[in-house]
Amino acid sequence: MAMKIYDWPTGPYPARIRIALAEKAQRSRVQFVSVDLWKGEHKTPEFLAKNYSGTLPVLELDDGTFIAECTAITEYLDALDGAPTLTGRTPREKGLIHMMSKRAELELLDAISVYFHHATPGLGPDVEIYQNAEWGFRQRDKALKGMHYFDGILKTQPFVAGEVFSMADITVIGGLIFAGLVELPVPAECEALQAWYARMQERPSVKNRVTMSEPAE
Ligand SMILES: N[C@@H](CCC(=O)N[C@@H](CS(=O)(=O)O)C(=O)NCC(=O)O)C(=O)O
Repeated sequence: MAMKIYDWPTGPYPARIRIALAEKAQRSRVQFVSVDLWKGEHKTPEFLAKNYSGTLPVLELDDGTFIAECTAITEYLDALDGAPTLTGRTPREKGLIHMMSKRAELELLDAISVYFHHATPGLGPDVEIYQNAEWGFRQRDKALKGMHYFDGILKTQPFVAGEVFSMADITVIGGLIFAGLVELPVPAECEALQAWYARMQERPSVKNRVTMSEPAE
């Protein structure tokens, strides 16, 4: 039996796992189950029993174990074949990749998510039961600063955590996918970030992330 991924095809956080799965050539090992965020299906008691936090994606293992949180899911998938390629091979690599991925969440992806949920209609009034637009706009400004930070990093190295592609790149990609969805453009002066993102979008794992869960012909 395959593992299950509860997700939403166009979601930015789900994109992180779709990209990781493709990078690890594990697409055939999972069955995708769509959970409709726009209808609040991720907030039903049935789904909350899978993930207390009521967010997507969630990985369900063959033995019924649920793993939520993109970083945790990526670490699990990367370790499955005993040859980690996304989360670091040495203690130093693991530390740097985890730091830069977490920084991408704090300074970019999570900040844009807060802007989406608090300072835009988000998933709609039935799902967004509490909104604080001031906080949302403050997080949008934080995300723009984060874009400049990552632009500076990518002026000095080819990937977010150093010399090779890693989970940290995937997290920044998630942030820029979300930025696109909320029409928050990467500032024109962030040329290194824009050039890196153009390179990332050429990766098949990134290019095919939405269609990878469509039924095979
Ligand atoms: N920290 C979580 C965050 C996941 C998350 O926020 N997922 C979004 C899905 S998407 O916005 O990327 O499509 C969600 O479930 N949002 C629903 C909600 O916040 O109500 C993770 O890393 O997995």
